[in-house]
Amino acid sequence: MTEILPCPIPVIAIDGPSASGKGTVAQRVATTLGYHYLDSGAIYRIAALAALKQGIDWQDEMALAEMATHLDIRFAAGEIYLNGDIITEAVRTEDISRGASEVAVHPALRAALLDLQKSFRKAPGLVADGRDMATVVFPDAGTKIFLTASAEIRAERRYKQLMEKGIHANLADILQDLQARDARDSQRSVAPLQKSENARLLETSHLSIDQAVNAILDYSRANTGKQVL
Ligand SMILES: Nc1ncnc2c1ncn2[C@@H]1O[C@H](COP(=O)(O)OP(=O)(O)O)[C@@H](O)[C@H]1O
Ligand SMILES: Nc1ccn([C@H]2C[C@H](O)[C@@H](COP(=O)(O)OP(=O)(O)O)O2)c(=O)n1
Repeated sequence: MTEILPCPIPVIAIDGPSASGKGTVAQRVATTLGYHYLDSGAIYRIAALAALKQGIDWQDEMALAEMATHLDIRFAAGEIYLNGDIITEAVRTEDISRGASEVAVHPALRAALLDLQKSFRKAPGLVADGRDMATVVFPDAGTKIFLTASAEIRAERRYKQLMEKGIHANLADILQDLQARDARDSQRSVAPLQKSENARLLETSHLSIDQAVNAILDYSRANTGKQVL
């Protein structure tokens, strides 16, 4: 008799470097499809902030991994809560961006955060963005996208984003920080930022947000029901 296996909950995995548009595009794709959304970068940002609050060094791998096993995190109505406090803005500072990238190099911390990330996979589906969504967290995702743009364009996008929020910024500093983070995220030994072999490359330097969203929706529709292993 042929065994009928349950159909896995679909996942659209979107990886890419900083300010490539992952969060913006992933949230729009999720809203269009009525899927859940995982901002995995926020989890590394929360870990960096929680460590700072608890006086744990960003280099102390074992203390970070221990801390991660009892993080009280909640995402609700667009806000992020840590131990009941709203930290949505606090995790977006440049300091915490660097901290997230620094704590993210530690294999024990990454392992401790794995189940939490996987728990976001709920019906009817999930759109997840980060650095290792397609390679490590959801390797069976049916749609895998590697979203990118040139470093100069990404720095300009981040600059505009900060200016819109009324945050003063310097374009040259942003470009430098972004390149340092790209290098650290790509060169670490575990789950480095890299295009999964079977991911679709989407270069957005000359695409609008709508064009990027539509390209992903089209590609995902063409992939429905398939698992890219
Ligand atoms: N294709 C695009 N064209 C122009 N601006 C974009 C595009 N994609 C994203 N943006 C803008 O770039 C900024 C950074 O995007 P964000 O989603 O925060 O990137 P990431 O999550 O990769 O860091 C946002 O202000 C967003 O509106
Ligand atoms: N899946 C992930 C997501 C983020 N990280 C790390 C590496 C990144 O520099 C930081 C912050 O990620 P985040 O996606 O929030 O950063 P950007 O919005 O792209 O600038 O966390 C990771 O190692 N793995």
